[in-house]
Amino acid sequence: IVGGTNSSSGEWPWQVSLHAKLSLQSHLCGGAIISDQWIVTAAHCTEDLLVTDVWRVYAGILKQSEINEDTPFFRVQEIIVHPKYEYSETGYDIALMKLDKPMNFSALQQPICLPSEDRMNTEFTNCWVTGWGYTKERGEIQDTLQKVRIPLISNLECQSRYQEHRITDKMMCAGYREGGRDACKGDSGGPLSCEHQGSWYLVGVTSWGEGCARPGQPGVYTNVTEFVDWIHEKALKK
Ligand SMILES: Cc1c(O)cccc1C(=O)Nc1cccc2ccc(C(=N)N)cc12
Repeated sequence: IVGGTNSSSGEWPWQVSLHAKLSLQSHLCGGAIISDQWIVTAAHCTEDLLVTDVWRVYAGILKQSEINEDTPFFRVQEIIVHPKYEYSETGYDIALMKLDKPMNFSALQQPICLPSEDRMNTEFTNCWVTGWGYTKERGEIQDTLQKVRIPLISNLECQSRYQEHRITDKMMCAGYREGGRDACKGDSGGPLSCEHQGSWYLVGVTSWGEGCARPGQPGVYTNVTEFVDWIHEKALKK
């Protein structure tokens, strides 16, 4: 997260840190808890790592330094990548991870609501992006979970900022014209969370952008509203 501030414990209890343990272990991506056994993340986080047993899901943490060999984590039983995903910039950048066992909810770990299909994103005016990602383009993974408030922008404006891309209805954008505040590498897969009438909704999944926090280059997110049916079909109705 570029231009953000430290979160406090329990502020984003649906945020998880996805680690892959190969020879070394490290934070690779964010994710969001949507039920006691399912995480939503970005498809680009899982490519090259579709073998489930390298993944470790850490919930209820604020700092990466809380993680050591004694810190409890969830294993991943199943990864479902959207069948139309090819790469972030062409969309469908969404994946589901099924935990090996249901988690107990607490003040520090609990699900975020999925948006209802009829709500238009433009209604959301209190949206935040969170993650342990880079704070600048040539950055590094942060210790404390960062947060930054970012306004949603119309797909029309977003398309005008990305003339060499096709910004589809299954994507959504958020950013400041002057730049300076944005998601970045390492935040991928994490939530764009919007508060509406006292509840929080998973409106976007951090997907891509040209650099990070550059003027006139907004962040591009998977438009979760367009995938609520798919999520229910694959995860929640079983
Ligand atoms: C290619 C690259 C790096 O190597 C390092 C940092 C950023 C980038 C980059 O261009 N964009 C990105 C690469 C990977 C994930 C990203 C997630 C969000 C954003 C965003 N601006 N909302 C940009 C990303």
